[in-house]
This record gives sequence, C-alpha cells and structure tokens, in this order.
Amino acid sequence: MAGLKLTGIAKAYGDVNVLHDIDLDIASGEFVVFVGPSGCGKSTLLRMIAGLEQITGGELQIGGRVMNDIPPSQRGIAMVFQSYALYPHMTVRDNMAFALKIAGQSKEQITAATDRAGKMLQLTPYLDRLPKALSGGQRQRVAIGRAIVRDPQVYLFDEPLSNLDAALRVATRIEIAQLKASMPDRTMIYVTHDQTEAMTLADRIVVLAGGTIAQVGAPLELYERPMTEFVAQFIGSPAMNLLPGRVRTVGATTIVALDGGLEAHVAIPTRAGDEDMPVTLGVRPEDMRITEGTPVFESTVDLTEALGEVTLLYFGTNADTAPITAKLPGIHPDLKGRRVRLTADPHALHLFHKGLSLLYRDGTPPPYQPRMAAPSGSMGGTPAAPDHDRDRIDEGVIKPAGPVR
Ligand SMILES: Nc1ncnc2c1ncn2[C@@H]1O[C@H](COP(=O)(O)OP(=O)(O)OP(=O)(O)O)[C@@H](O)[C@H]1O
Repeated sequence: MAGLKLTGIAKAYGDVNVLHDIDLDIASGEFVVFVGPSGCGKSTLLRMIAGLEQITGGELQIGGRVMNDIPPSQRGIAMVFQSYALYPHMTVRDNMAFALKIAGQSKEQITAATDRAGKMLQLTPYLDRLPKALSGGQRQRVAIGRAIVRDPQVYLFDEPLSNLDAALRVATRIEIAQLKASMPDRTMIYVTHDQTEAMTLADRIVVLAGGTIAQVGAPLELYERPMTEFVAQFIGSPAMNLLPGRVRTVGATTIVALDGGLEAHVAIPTRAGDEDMPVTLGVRPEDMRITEGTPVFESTVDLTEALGEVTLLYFGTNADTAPITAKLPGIHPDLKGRRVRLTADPHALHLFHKGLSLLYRDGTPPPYQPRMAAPSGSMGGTPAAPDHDRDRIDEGVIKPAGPVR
C-alpha cells in the first residue's frame, strides 16, 4: 500500500520555473490522471515522481517515505513509457524478466511472475517472440508486463497509448482499466492528452496549467463544476462555448443579459450588489438544443459536421474569436445556412466572473452530486531517451517483488 504526498513541489531548469506550488495527496489504490496543455509540465511531474528528474523544491513522499533523493530503482515504482522501450534482442519473456534477473530472483520466481503477467495481458502465446514480431499494441502490453512482474506499489504511465492506432487505443485502454480493477491496492498515475482516457480511467483528474494545478477532481466533477474558464474549456470536446454578458437580475436563478440582446436564465445564485456585474456564460455544445423556449444563442449555421450519432454545428467561423459550436443528437443535413435558435437547460449553464466560476467564489461548493439528466508535439526540452530511463528504473537492486500472486 503506497499513497503519495507532494508538498510544494517545484521544478526549475536554471532560471526557468517549469512547475511550482504542487500540493497533491494521492491515496493508496487511487488512479490519478494528469492532463493539461502541451508544455504544462505533466511529464516532468511524473518523471520527478519516478526519480528521473531532480526535484528542485518541495517534498515528495511515497508510502510515507521522503523520496526526493532516492534513486528510481528504490522508489517502489514502475514506469510505462510512450515508446515501448523494449530490448529488441530479447524475447517477450526475457524483456519482462529483465528487472527480476537483476534483482537476483530465482528462475522459478521469474517464470511464475512472467507467466502471470503474460496471462493478465493476454501475451501467453507470444512469450517466446522477439518484439519485432509483435504489433504495436502487443509491444505496449509487454512494456506494461515489464512493470507488472515487479509488483510495484505505484505504476506510472507516460502517455502509454499515444503510439497506437485508434482501435488499439480503445482496446488497450480497456485492458488498463481491467488491470487496475484486478489490482485495487496499487496506485496508478497516468499522463495523457486524451480526454476519453482521462475521463474513463481516472478516479481523479489533475488539470495542470501554467506550471501548477488548476483543479483536481473526479472526472464528472471537473466536467460539471469547472472552477475556472480554463478548466471549463479544457475538459470536454468540443470546448465549452463562452458568451459574454452582464447580470441583469440577481436571485436563486440569475438572469444574464448577453451581448447581442438575448437573455439566459442560469440556475446559479447571485446576490444583491451583483447587478450589472460583467460575466461570461458557459454553455457546452452538447447542452444546446433547437427547441421552443428562451434561446441563449441565435445565429446562422456556417458549417455542419455529421458524425453519425451527432451533428456538430459551427457558427461564426470567420470571426476573430473561436467559433460557437453546438452538438445535436442525430443527423441534420438540412441545417447548413439556416438561422437557428438554441436553448439550454438553466441547470446546465455555467457562470464566470474574471475567469472564476461563481459557484466557487465563496469557497468550495457543497459536495458534488452528478447531474443525472443530460450530460504535440512537446514544447521542447530534450526528454531523456526511454531506453535510458527504463534502465535507470531497472538498474540497481530492485527489492525482490515478494511472493508473486
Ligand atoms: N531539460 C529541459 N530544460 C529546459 N526546459 C525543459 C526541459 N525539459 C522540459 N522543459 C520544459 O518544461 C516544460 C514542461 O515540459 P513537459 O514535457 O513536462 O510538458 P508536458 O505537459 O508533458 O508537455 P507535452 O504534453 O507536450 O508532452 C516545457 O515548457 C518544456 O519546454
């Protein structure tokens, strides 16, 4: 059992502060996903936890032990990289066995561990093959197998699926979810750019922005109660629409006068003194409908994209600002060029003032209840070669993994 505690963690390369003020408690057995725009420091944070990057400020504890200066091989972690980082001249079994051999485990222990990992990952028929005779998805499963055999307390995944094609990504994502379910007391930390991976795998998502934590929460909590405009637009695809306006009438339901003349009724309270306050109305594309009622948006459809189960409508594609998007269930071939009025449920709307959600202005709102109704390229730096990183984690005396169940 090992949770993690990050206190005031910071990272600087010379004068450049990449990460600062990272405070985060990760419970033993939790699955935590780091997301954020390219260059925000997700991989750097993960690599600091692994011990592959020096921590320049703050304290990292794993399993109650300060780990700042402990080498990677002694942190009780295993890491799965984006590129599979397999030894090309070794069979699948030998690749998975490598760290155990270095640790001096017996042949029987190693065979039991690799058999078990092979079974868990459906690699049994391939144990004697070389990596070159495997598909990308199978290679990534071997890389995961290399982690499993060591039976670490903490698994670290650095965008493990991003080299796979769409179908394999889905299949391997489901395997990772099943793997986690089979190891409920193992802690997993996972970096991804993929919204679906983050939403489906995470117990909690950590959104990083500008080198620090923007918000931490359960996936649906971040989706339904984003604290800032940034998180609101980052979680969900297409991104939440933001419409400027001013508070017209305060109360349990706030009436917002939108720029352009429309009015929105929002089930977020405002109070005396808020009248005329500049606000931004947030409305998710999937919450917009063409139905009778008070519209929050009215315009001519510039473009439609039929995706089968839904149709995306785009408005204002030639404007300087981001286009407004609506996502309607079903197929609507006839809407392009038509003027439409879009409504939204008052409970689905968001309200921000100076970038911060009004839900949070008096501190954290009451406990979250899911709303049941509706719902590249690296910026730079030269990441160390995965082979080298793999070796740094494998090297040295890895404590024998103990009885392999
Ligand atoms: N060795 C280095 N020297 C200087 N700056 C670095 C170094 N390594 C990384 N950086 C910078 O640190 C920042 C965070 O990089 P990191 O790779 O952690 O971001 P990321 O969120 O994982 O990005 P991506 O999503 O593109 O992989 C970037 O701005 C990057 O340029």
